[in-house]
Amino acid sequence: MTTTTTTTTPGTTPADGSPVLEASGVTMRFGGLTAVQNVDLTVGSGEILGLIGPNGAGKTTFFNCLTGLYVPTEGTVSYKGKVLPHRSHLVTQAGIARTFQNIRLFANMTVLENVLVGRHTRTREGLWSALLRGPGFKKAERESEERAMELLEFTGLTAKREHLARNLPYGEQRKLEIARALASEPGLLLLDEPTAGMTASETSATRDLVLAVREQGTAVLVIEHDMRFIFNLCDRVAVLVQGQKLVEGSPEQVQNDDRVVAAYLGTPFEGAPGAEEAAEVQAAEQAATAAPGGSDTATGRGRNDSEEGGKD
Ligand SMILES: Nc1ncnc2c1ncn2[C@@H]1O[C@H](COP(=O)(O)OP(=O)(O)OP(=O)(O)O)[C@@H](O)[C@H]1O
Repeated sequence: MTTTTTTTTPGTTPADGSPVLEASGVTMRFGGLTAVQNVDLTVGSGEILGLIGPNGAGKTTFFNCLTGLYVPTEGTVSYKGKVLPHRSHLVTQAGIARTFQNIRLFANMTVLENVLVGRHTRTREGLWSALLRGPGFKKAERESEERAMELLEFTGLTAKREHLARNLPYGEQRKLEIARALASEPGLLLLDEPTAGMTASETSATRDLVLAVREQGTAVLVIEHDMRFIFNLCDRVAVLVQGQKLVEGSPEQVQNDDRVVAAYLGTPFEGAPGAEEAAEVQAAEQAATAAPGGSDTATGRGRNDSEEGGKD
């Protein structure tokens, strides 16, 4: 593993377990579709929380509500006790950084430049100072570069500092995304599928990197489909199914919960989101089958089939 530790701290939160992020009653509707429904979620300082769920469960939509990309239809999101505005740059400024499901680097900029871009929310120098390149600007520029170099060392990318981002191997591009997110000095890092498409050794290096990020004082909320990665990394895991939080607990509790297994296999279970509607449909189908001339759902034949059969 290439991760090395530095003397500086990305986050400023003491790891005392106090809430860093508090999402309360978050709901997101797109027209008639409720993608996220009444979700409460808390991430404590020093914590790594996993967010899992089948495809289309609402995980990324929920992330977008947390980071100000979407304005939730209902609910609030607070960071360290303050309700966040619905503007992504203000959310970053407040202390939440994220990576995306699809890598979003500046492909034609160098590795170092990409990290420097991530520093802009922490640089106070204004436009005139930058244009005139006054002493304040030069000092800020020097500090930013020092910090960026520390982050490259932290993520094992120092030797690649002058390489163009697009020329990095896939695993290193993912690392660079994390370095860039850390450049804004977040207290909470949101990772959306950080190991998607990675080899086993890249996944293992990512796990070490996330643990090192936590070690340095930044809490982490991570979406991932790789269950082994999630259960080996996280302190707690929350499961979203059809936009609702189904279960939350330790990796052991979640792994042993029959409802989670059923949700992944698509098996309906008592109390599952949508289970009531599914049960109503099933009852109606059974009633129709039992009625004289009713449809035969087992064979997939409906009323029209039997009527046609009657004509023969
Ligand atoms: N901008 C949008 N407009 C309309 N519907 C959307 C929008 N974004 C997401 N959805 C819908 O919301 C639901 C949840 O999608 P979302 O991408 O959040 O799920 P997910 O759990 O992240 O899925 P995956 O694991 O496949 O990435 C899906 O039915 C999706 O089609």
